[in-house]
Amino acid sequence: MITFDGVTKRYADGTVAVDNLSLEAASGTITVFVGPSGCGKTTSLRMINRMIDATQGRILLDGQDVKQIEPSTLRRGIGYVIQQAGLFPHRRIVDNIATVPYLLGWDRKKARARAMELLERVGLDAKLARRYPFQLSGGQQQRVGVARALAADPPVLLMDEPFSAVDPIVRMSLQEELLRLQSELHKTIVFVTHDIDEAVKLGDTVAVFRVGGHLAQFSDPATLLSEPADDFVREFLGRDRGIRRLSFIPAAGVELSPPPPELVLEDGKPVGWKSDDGLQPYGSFNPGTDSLRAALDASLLSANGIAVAVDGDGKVLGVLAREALDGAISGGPGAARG
Ligand SMILES: Nc1ncnc2c1ncn2[C@@H]1O[C@H](COP(=O)(O)OP(=O)(O)OP(=O)(O)O)[C@@H](O)[C@H]1O
Repeated sequence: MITFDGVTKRYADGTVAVDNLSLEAASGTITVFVGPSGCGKTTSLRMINRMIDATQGRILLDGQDVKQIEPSTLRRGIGYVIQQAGLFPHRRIVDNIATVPYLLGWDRKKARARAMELLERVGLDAKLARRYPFQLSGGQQQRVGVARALAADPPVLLMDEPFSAVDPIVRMSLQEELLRLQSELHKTIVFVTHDIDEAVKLGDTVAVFRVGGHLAQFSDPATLLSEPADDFVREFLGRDRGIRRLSFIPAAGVELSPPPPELVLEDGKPVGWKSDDGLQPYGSFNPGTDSLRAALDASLLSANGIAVAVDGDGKVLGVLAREALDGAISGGPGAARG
């Protein structure tokens, strides 16, 4: 657990970058710091590994004040990933990943074996190991940056806008990859971004900062979207937060009706809605795994507005009438369990 206890950072020129920050980043979870440019996210992150020292207050790592820990010892237990990966240009990928193990005095063979294992873990081909950073795409370099931060298996990972220099498609796959890695590794991750969509996608908990280094809200993404603390947070979240909130409510438990005869099936799988003009399109969702947002999307894609529920094999389970969907969304009759 990382605890900020009344932490303030005042730079030499008098700028207050972080103002009396108190929060707890729980172990084994992703805590996201999000907010507009200049609101103190990076300063807060760097105070954890003492690249910057706090002016006032304390930061505790599992109960121990980081100021009591020698910076090099502290950083050995903290992986650090930055924008554009920050790889060493003249070192091969395998040696970039093995940087910290080399520093820790591991023998070269063991360090390289660890690097190769991590290369695979972050979804990269082993043959990239011999290349230099300039021979990799931006997304690949970013994965190497994550592998390098994980090399000595630190319990804590600090990530400062790690995915902001890549295009939106690559960014999405890096986000998925991080969530997959985290489900295996359970690190304590603090992740800085200015992108609220990235924050609600990745964060178990989200800290929204406002300029001046003030914490505007600290909550889980669903609460953030449904109950923004004030106008600043509401505006920062953007317009479609009502729909985005539905992503966090499982569709499990919505009230399904039996499939009507107009739904044409083949081998138990839906193919379309019968009509005088031939088959009409349908939208489907899986109540076992999908959210209410997927159910709403399925309803909007169906010619008649009725979403079709299917199981993992694509076989029909029933249909979700508009009234039942409305009820689930508003939390009324037929509300999904969440
Ligand atoms: N070394 C410094 N000396 C003086 N002021 C600084 C210094 N570093 C940062 N600041 C100021 O502190 C404030 C917070 O900066 P910080 O980099 O922590 O913000 P940020 O939220 O990470 O911003 P961005 O999203 O643009 O990276 C800003 O006003 C910035 O100009």
